[in-house]
Amino acid sequence: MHGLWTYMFSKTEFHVLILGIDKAGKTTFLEKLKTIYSISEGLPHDRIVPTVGLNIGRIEVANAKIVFWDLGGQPGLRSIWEKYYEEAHALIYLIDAACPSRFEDSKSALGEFCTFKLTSNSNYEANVKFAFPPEKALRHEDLQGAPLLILANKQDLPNAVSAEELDRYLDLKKLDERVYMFEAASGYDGRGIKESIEWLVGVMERSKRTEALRARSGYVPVPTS
Ligand SMILES: Nc1nc2c(ncn2[C@@H]2O[C@H](COP(=O)(O)OP(=O)(O)OP(=O)(O)O)[C@@H](O)[C@H]2O)c(=O)[nH]1
Ligand SMILES: [Mg+2]
Repeated sequence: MHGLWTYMFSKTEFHVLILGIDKAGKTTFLEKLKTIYSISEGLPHDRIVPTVGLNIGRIEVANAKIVFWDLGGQPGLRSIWEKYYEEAHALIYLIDAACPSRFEDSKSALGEFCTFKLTSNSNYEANVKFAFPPEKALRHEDLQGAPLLILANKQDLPNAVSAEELDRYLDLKKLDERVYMFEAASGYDGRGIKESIEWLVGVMERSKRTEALRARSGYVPVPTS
């Protein structure tokens, strides 16, 4: 009886990794999420500093609890990202849409999702990087099947490019096995955030990766009949 009660009324917990290069706006976005979805206000923009460790944010939406992990995007900190891949149900990748001079860096950091773990031999790693363009790189085993939400962030700035333009630039069309979406957003005025979270919850609930993570954690659904 207790098992049935827990199954019917407990909310599923999802872990969502927020990545992107430094200054993409990840922490500002996380604080805005808190303001929108929880009773406590997130930090104001002027109190947010570059991230060195890990920021955690928790929200509840409909039948889901989401724990967000926001990591630092400075080049020297990106090697930490991989430690969080295995446990993540989905990824949000933020790009500063108003800063085209850093699109290339954003694109290659997205591609590097794959390359860290393939080998510890640096020569071989260089070959692998060459052989796997970013769209293949995202298929790295630790992130297999993880839904990907790419945000064209900072849309409140007049020179920000649209989500469609960013989509064309990154050219991830070949990622047909992975569920992904581009969305225009702003961590300042909050546009695109509700649509993004709604989409994420839907895809995470249906994803095979969620099933696999549940099975690994020993979660056994209680039969209802
Ligand atoms: N106009 C505008 N500025 C933003 C937005 N989001 C963040 N910023 C600004 O961009 C700068 C970087 O924001 P952060 O949230 O610290 O960026 P981050 O991606 O967490 O950076 P790291 O922690 O270094 O990886 C700050 O000056 C923010 O105020 C946004 O949506 N619009
Ligand atoms: Mg940060």
